[in-house]
Amino acid sequence: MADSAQAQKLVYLVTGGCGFLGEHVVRMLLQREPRLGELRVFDLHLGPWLEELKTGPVRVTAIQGDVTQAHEVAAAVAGAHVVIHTAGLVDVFGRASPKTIHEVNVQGTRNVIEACVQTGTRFLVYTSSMEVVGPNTKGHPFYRGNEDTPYEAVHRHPYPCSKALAEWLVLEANGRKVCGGLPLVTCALRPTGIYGEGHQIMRDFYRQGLRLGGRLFRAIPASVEHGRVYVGNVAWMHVLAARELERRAARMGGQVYFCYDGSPYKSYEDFNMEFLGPCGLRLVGTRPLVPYWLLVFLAALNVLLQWLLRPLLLYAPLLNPYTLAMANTTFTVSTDKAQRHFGYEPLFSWEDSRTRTILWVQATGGSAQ
Ligand SMILES: NC(=O)C1=CN([C@@H]2O[C@H](COP(=O)(O)OP(=O)(O)OC[C@H]3O[C@@H](n4cnc5c(N)ncnc54)[C@H](O)[C@@H]3O)[C@@H](O)[C@H]2O)C=CC1
Ligand SMILES: C[C@H](CCCC(C)(C)O)[C@H]1CC[C@H]2[C@@H]3[C@H](O)CC4=CC(=O)CC[C@]4(C)[C@H]3CC[C@]12C
Repeated sequence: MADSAQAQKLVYLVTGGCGFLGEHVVRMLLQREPRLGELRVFDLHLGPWLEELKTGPVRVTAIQGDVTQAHEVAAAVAGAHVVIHTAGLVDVFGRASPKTIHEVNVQGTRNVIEACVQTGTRFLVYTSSMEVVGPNTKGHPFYRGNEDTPYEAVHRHPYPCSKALAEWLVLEANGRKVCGGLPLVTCALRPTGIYGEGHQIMRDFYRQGLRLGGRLFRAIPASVEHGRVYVGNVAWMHVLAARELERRAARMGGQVYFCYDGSPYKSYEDFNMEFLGPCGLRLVGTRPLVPYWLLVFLAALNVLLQWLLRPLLLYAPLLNPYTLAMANTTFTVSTDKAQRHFGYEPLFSWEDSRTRTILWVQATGGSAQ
């Protein structure tokens, strides 16, 4: 990526490129990265939609692979200029074991870093998560915080623990000499709860509402605020960060950035109703309909049931002590660090993000897609 090569075409690798966020990153790169020459999409499960991308002007290479397998990662990374590492096991419901979460999120990230070092790839953008900060186990609110806001980040759950460790590995790797002697430049992006086209949990809530006769029942006080971010803007921030990492290496290298946009701060349930309301659902109750102690009891009961039923079936409901604590703790971000460091501005307004999400819920919410 030297000056002389203004017109040089670049090879990008997106790990987890067939996931919810990954697909948006892949499509965004194809639309908005003029220097893209080849796009490698690496995922455990390749999506059939990749086929339609192969007919365009950019070479799209689909690679079925596992980030926990170092040799598969090294083969995919070899010759890439930039890696966007979004692959991860997102599980806060107890579907996967803590060991598997650690292997994918931590060892997988270690493999990506080592592959960059071995093969001479210099630019790495990592999809971290707000969860590396909080909410913490004590339920302390994080109110309009930024990357420098002091907060007691204490985790016990395997998912945030794994994301925090992986993020640390990525940031620590900044400056390491890669094959050829030049330094690796890394940064980590921390999305808050992502929403938009492809968001499975949103669809689950929609289907649950349909089953309940068009109603959802408020469980969390409206005063508990969450900061959410539209998937298109998260993808755009990845593309921009990847593009600017070389030019602004001294500023961006080793840095973390929250992913933010103009989405309003609301409770998790009220925010979902921004989309589910126009799709015909109603949130019943201005206050939680069940007392908090009962939710705590049900969450604990779900843990017990999950454990008892494990030999027979996978019981992994949305409600458990961790998700309850998440939903019930204010976590909002207010920052302009990405704007200052690499000129990020959201690509999609709140109105656009909302409309796109509503159209998606309407189109696919009731179907098996
Ligand atoms: N969904 C959210 O609200 C947030 C997600 N994130 C992070 O964003 C990233 C993407 O998350 P989502 O798109 O929501 O999840 P997702 O589950 O839709 O996508 C993850 C992708 O990684 C792939 N993957 C999983 N294990 C793999 C392995 N061993 N080898 C290769 N590929 C593997 C999956 O097949 C999937 O396509 C993750 O790193 C997650 O931690 C961060 C903040 C919020
Ligand atoms: C599923 C939770 C809401 C259920 C509430 C109940 C049980 C009362 O109906 C979700 C509340 C907050 C969500 C998490 C949050 O948005 C941050 C996240 C960041 C990530 O990196 C991954 C996803 C998630 C953990 C997200 C998961 C669902 C919630 C726990």
